[in-house]
Amino acid sequence: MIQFDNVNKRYESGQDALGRVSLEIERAEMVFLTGHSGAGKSTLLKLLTAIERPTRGNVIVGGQNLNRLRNSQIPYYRRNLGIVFQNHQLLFDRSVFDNVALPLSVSGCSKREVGRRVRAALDKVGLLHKENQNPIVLSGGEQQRVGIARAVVNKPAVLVADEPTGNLDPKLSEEIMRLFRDFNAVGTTVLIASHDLELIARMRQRVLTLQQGQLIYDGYPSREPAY
Ligand SMILES: Nc1ncnc2c1ncn2[C@@H]1O[C@H](COP(=O)(O)OP(=O)(O)OP(=O)(O)O)[C@@H](O)[C@H]1O
Repeated sequence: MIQFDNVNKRYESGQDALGRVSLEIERAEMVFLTGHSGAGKSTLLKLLTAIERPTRGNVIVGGQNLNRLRNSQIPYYRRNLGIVFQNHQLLFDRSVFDNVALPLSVSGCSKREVGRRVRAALDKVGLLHKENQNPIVLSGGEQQRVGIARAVVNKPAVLVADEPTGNLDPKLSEEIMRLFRDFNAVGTTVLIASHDLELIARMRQRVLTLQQGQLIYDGYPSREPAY
C-alpha cells in the first residue's frame, strides 16, 4: 500500500532529513513511526501526504508514484488519506458537525449525504451527541476525536497521524489509540508517528524507528523476549 524506495530528503536549507529510507507497509497494516526529535518522522509523513517531495527515490502509495503527481493532482490524491495532527487544527468559529463536514465540501456530496457521513464519523468516535457544540467547549481528548472524525469522514484507505496523543494524558492517549485500532480492524492502513514508547509498546504493533534520518529498526519489539 505504501512503499518508500531509497528515499532521500534534503531541505532547501541543506538539512538532510531522510537518507536512503526503504520500507513497505501492506494494506490494512497498523504501524508506528518513532524516533527522537529531529529524526525525520514528520518529514516522512510530509512525503507520504505530498506536502514535500523527495530529493531522491520514490514514494509509491496505492500503486501511484508520487513523483509523477502533478501539483494539480495532489488534492485528489489526498482524498484517499485521512490526516490527524497533534493540535487537531479545528476551526473554533463553527460547530463540531461543520468541522467534520469540511473535507466533504469539496467532494460534491448532497446535503443529505454529508449529514449521513458526518454523523456516521461522529458516532464512531463517540461524539454524536456533541455535533452542535463549538469545539472550543470540548476537552482536549474530545477535540482530538473530532479531528479523527474529520480525518475518516471520507473513508480514506490510509490514516496518517503525527503525534496524535502529544497533549493528552495516558488514559486519553490509550482511548485515542483504541480508536485508531478500530479503524485499522475494518481495513484502514494506519501510520502513526509518536515518541511515546510506552504507549507504542502496549499496542503490540509493528514499529519503524528513525535515527538521524535513517531507518534503524523495523519490527515488533513487544514480541521479542525480555531479558
Ligand atoms: N522545512 C524544513 N526546512 C529545513 N529543515 C527542516 C524542515 N523541516 C524539518 N527540517 C529538519 O529536518 C530534520 C528532521 O525533522 P523532522 O521534523 O522530520 O523530525 P521529527 O522526527 O518529526 O521531529 P519532532 O519529533 O521534533 O517533530 C530536522 O533536522 C529538522 O530541523
